[in-house]
Amino acid sequence: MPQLSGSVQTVLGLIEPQQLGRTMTHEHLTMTFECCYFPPAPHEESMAEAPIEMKNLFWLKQNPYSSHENLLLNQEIDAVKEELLVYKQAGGGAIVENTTMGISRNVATLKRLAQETGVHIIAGAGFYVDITHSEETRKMTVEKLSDVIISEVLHGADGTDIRCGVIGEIGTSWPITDSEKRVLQATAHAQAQLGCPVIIHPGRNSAAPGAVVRILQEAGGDIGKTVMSHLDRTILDHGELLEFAKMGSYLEYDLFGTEMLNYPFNLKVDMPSDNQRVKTLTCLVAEGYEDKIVIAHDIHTKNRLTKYGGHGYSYILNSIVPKMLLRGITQSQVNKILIDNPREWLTFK
Ligand SMILES: CCC(=O)NCCS(=O)(=O)O
Repeated sequence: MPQLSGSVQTVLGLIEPQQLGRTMTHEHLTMTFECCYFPPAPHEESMAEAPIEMKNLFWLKQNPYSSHENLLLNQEIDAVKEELLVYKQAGGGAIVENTTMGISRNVATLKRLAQETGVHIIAGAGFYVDITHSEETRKMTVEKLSDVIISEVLHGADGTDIRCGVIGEIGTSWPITDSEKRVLQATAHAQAQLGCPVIIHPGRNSAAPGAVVRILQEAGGDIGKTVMSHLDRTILDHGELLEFAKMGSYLEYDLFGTEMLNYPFNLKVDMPSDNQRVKTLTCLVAEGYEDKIVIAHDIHTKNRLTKYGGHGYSYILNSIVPKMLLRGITQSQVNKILIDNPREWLTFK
């Protein structure tokens, strides 16, 4: 059994926390997203099967989930490898790869990418949202679910000996389903036993993050070692955000690079621009939350890769960091967000 306490667990084994460097806390390098296919508007039906071409890149940016081809990031391993090399060149050190069961996690590919690029990759254990749960998963007790998660951390995932270094992204919908609630309880039990980091994908409702935290808390989870993802599209009201922040989780803005007119999964949401995201970070820093912020791009579709005219994995390092500095976030606060906070979160207790 590896001695996890005080270390970070990557797909290549345990490392010292200070080896991580700048870390994107929420990315995908290989996965499929067919579970969330969203049919195009009737007059654009043909786009669902259209190949990705120069002339439809803007349409894809607006409708990323309405093209079947766009949802197959797992077909782009060579392009992703090239991008990881660029990320390292730009000063990136590590990436948390949050793909969980249900969206084609492939830890063997993650191991190969880590070996070939030198980027530290931390893989995710556990289960994505309810619609991807198998019948077998739905029938599992909390204890059995917890055993599965613990085994992925201690022994390996996807039938390999490659170990996960974080639980999640654990998927939840809104309202949270019974199966998702059991997975959350199992996550908390596993975290209590392992002292490991957890990351949550909340449902698309401003009440969702708080509801998840309450379930984790009641089941013995460590909220101070838990990241709440996708706050960009989930809590848009400043007062509500500050109320949620008091609950003590890490606050993750992980959709940098996603700017769209209509957010198809919740038309009530106006997806913020990157400038608005930076503004929110500035407010959170001013409110004293610089030790709790983490950021990423959450690349999960092909059009986000530079190969397809997207921003790629280095956009935050190359463009968002200068903007943060321009808006008054200091270099030391940037270092907390990109280096210190991910390191604290990822280190096993
Ligand atoms: C698997 C990637 C993922 O879940 N990304 C979040 C997409 S969204 O819920 O913010 O639309």
